[in-house]
This record gives sequence, structure tokens and C-alpha cells, in this order.
Amino acid sequence: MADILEIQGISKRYGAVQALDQVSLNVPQGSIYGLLGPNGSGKTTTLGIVLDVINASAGTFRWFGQPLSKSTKRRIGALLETPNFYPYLTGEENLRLTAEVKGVAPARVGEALQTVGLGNRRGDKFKGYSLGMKQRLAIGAALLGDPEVLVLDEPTNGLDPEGIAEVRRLILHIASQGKTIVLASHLLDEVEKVCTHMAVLRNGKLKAQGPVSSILATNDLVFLNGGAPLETLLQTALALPFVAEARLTDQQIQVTLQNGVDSSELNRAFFAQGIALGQLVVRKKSLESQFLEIIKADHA
Ligand SMILES: Nc1ncnc2c1ncn2[C@@H]1O[C@H](COP(=O)(O)OP(=O)(O)OP(=O)(O)O)[C@@H](O)[C@H]1O
Repeated sequence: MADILEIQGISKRYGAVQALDQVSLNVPQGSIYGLLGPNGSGKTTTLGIVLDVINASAGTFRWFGQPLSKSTKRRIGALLETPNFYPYLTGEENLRLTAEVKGVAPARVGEALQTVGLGNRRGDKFKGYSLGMKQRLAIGAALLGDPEVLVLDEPTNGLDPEGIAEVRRLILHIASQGKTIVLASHLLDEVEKVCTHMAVLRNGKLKAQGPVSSILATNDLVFLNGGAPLETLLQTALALPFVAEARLTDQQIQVTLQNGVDSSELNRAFFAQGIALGQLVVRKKSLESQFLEIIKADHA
């Protein structure tokens, strides 16, 4: 997969605040790329810089392998702030006005409304829309120019659970049409559910980036004892090919399995070597604990 956006060493300082500190990341074409971080970590600043509404203090970025220009801008649709729609106009009338301002052919309005699932509500006044529908219309406005990339800042912020579900479904739908999506979110759960790739920002520093499946590993922790002396259990575990890590902790052996390996395999492997384990307890690593580990790390 080619990279649709490459960011190299971007920094941004606001007076005494270092909002971004040498952030480098690559967004693969066709990905749903989540910029994850707590409030104030630099997500909006990153999006603002690559959309040319904020000037970086240092660093460079390239869209589609080129510097940002009028023609590359046309290939990008963005929703950084909620647009001001007219409450007494219909969804369609609002998008027609937006299309006029953007210089987009009015024919695109119908297509955008269909994509965001508002085709059959196009004639209803904006003020009667649910929160999710309002946000979908805003995404429709960003799609008017039929961009290859859609950039969204906290797309589910302030929505009710139904609206959140609608917008997440829409993001997946848009991505399934071949568009790349870059979104900022402070919700780990959202990034895990929606994104294929992610970057973790904290205090303006990049803590991790890559495919979601490699960053939020699903490997479990397993605690063993009984059946043989602890040292024998430890050596047996360390010799198994699917064990990522094993160590002695608190009168038991703590084992980390490689991704996708089930703890029953561990039991079977010990049994095959004549050890009937006295106890095998599996503890799932929560997403939150993994996230805390990532943001506590000193380097990416
Ligand atoms: N115009 C500005 N002037 C001064 N400081 C700013 C400005 N914009 C952002 N900052 C500071 O830069 C840091 C990063 O802010 P940014 O908005 O990029 O973070 P964020 O991760 O998007 O958070 P949020 O979700 O709260 O917007 C914060 O400490 C913020 O207070």
C-alpha cells in the first residue's frame, strides 16, 4: 500500500506550549487511520497543519507524494469543525448552498446525500434531524468534491449512542468505497472498533503507530503453578515456540502468549511433557491497560 500522507518531523510551538514535538507518521492508502490521544495531546494541531490551516514550526508533510497545492487540496475532504447549517432549510438545500460555496457541481449533492444515508430525508428541515443525522450531513458536505481522503476531527463527539453508532457505520461504509479516512479521537474504543491503523499521541509526542492489530495486541497473560517445581515450569514455558515471554512472579509463572495463541495450547504442551499443571489462570489484558502501557512508554 502506498502512503497517502507522509508527515516528517512536524513540531508546533504556541508560546511556551510545545503542542507537537517532531511527529512523523505515514497514512497508508485505503486505511482508516486513527490519531488517538487524550485532550490536548496535539491531534487537532496535527490535522490543522496537514490541512494547511495551521503553520508548523518545523517539519514537512506530503499528500499523495506531493507538497500540498490547489490540486492536491481538491483530493481531500475535511471536517474540522461542525459547519453552520441553516435550521429552516432542508438537508438538500443546505448541501446545495455548500456546493455553491465550494464550487462543486450541484449534481454531487444527491450522491453525497445517498452516501451518508440521507437520500430519503433530503426534503426534511435540518432542525428536525437527529444529532447523528446532522453529523452525517456534515460528513456529506465534506464528501461533496468526491475526495479520495476524508479527514475528520472527533467525528462522534457530542453524539448520543445511536448517533455514535450511525457515524461509525458511515465511516466504515465510506472506507469500503475505497476512500482513505484520517480521524482524530480521544476514544480508544472508537479507534479499536473503526480504524485499521493508528497513531498514539501524548503531550505532542508520538508514542506508537502502525496497524491497530499490532499496537493493541490481543495476547493474554497466563499464570501457572503446580505439577512441577517453579523452575521446571519456567524452563518448560520458555522452550515453547508460541510463548512470547515467561517469568517467575509471586510464586507463580507469568506467561505471555504470542498473538492468536489460546491458553489451552499451553496446557496441552505441558501435559505432553508429563506435567499436569495444578493451576492455569488466564487474565485478559484490557484495552485500557494496553493503552496506558503505550502512553507511559518513553519512546515509540
Ligand atoms: N491557538 C492556540 N494557542 C495556544 N495554545 C494552543 C492553541 N491551540 C492548541 N494549543 C495547545 O496545544 C496543545 C495541543 O492542542 P490540540 O488542540 O492540538 O490537542 P487535541 O489533542 O486536539 O485536544 P482536543 O481534543 O482537546 O482539541 C494543547 O496544550 C493546547 O492547549
